[in-house]
Amino acid sequence: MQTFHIYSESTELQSVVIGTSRQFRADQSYVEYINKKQIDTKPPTEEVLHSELQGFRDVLISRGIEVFIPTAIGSFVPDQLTPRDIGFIIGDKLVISNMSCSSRRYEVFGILETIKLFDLSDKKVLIPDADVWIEGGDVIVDKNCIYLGQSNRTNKNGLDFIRRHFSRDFDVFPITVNDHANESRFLHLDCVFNPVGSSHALFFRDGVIDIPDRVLKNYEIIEIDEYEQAELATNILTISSETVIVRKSEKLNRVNTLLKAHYDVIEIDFSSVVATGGSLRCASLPLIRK
Ligand SMILES: NC(=[NH2+])NCCC[C@H](N)C(=O)O
Repeated sequence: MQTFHIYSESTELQSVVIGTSRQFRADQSYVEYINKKQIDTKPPTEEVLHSELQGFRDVLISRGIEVFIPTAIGSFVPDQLTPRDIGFIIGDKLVISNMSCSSRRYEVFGILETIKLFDLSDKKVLIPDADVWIEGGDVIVDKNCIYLGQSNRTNKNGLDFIRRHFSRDFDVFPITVNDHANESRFLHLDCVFNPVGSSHALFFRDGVIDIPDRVLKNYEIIEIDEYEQAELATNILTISSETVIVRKSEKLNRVNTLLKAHYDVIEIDFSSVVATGGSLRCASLPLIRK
């Protein structure tokens, strides 16, 4: 039986859940508008989402990574594209998220069959109390640290929870996401900051209120601008210390070219998923990294 294992954002990815487009907005009456991108953009079709997610899956499989797809739960869950948020692994523990948006609250049912394939003994699954909000997009585990976004989706109780359970093994750093206009423009920490490969991090400085010294010490920063942030430029997926998967888009040419100077960069089409507010990191929930 396999054990969850996540201590890094960049060591070799071995097992991952990715999003599914099945039943995407199948019943309009359940659609909830929960982020700015989604409000401003015409919703993509299930077909084009499916083809992008297939492309993502094919790349992962071609690299020898085990890929799980959530089961479609029912039309009352309108969007299962971004499993990153519904739970997350720290060390050998799975934390099941309390989702702040009601339309996402039952999304985790789609991965229960996958979870049951793993060793859950000795309290490896943590279920926070109802007033504890943490979504996986706000959780970054890397280089003995946990960076925890404080956002509309992850609250102070979430920070206390992470400190209580994990500060013995990790240094925990809160990073406040700058949502001054309260318009859910920067949904999660990973929409403004994300480590890339072994030694860099993509970072939109105006997206946070404060930045821990440890971030500046641990990473060579690649700054991104407001326009690139809106294209979710930070939201890439590192699959090994040398290899990253990014979105192919003219709008991201500058960033992708910078990344190519340091890493093996795999570019895939993902613009439709981005139109719903998430990109490659959001669309993936790593279960095991070497
Ligand atoms: N980790 C992330 N940044 N996730 C993005 C989630 C997008 C999703 N549609 C939502 O608004 O909840």
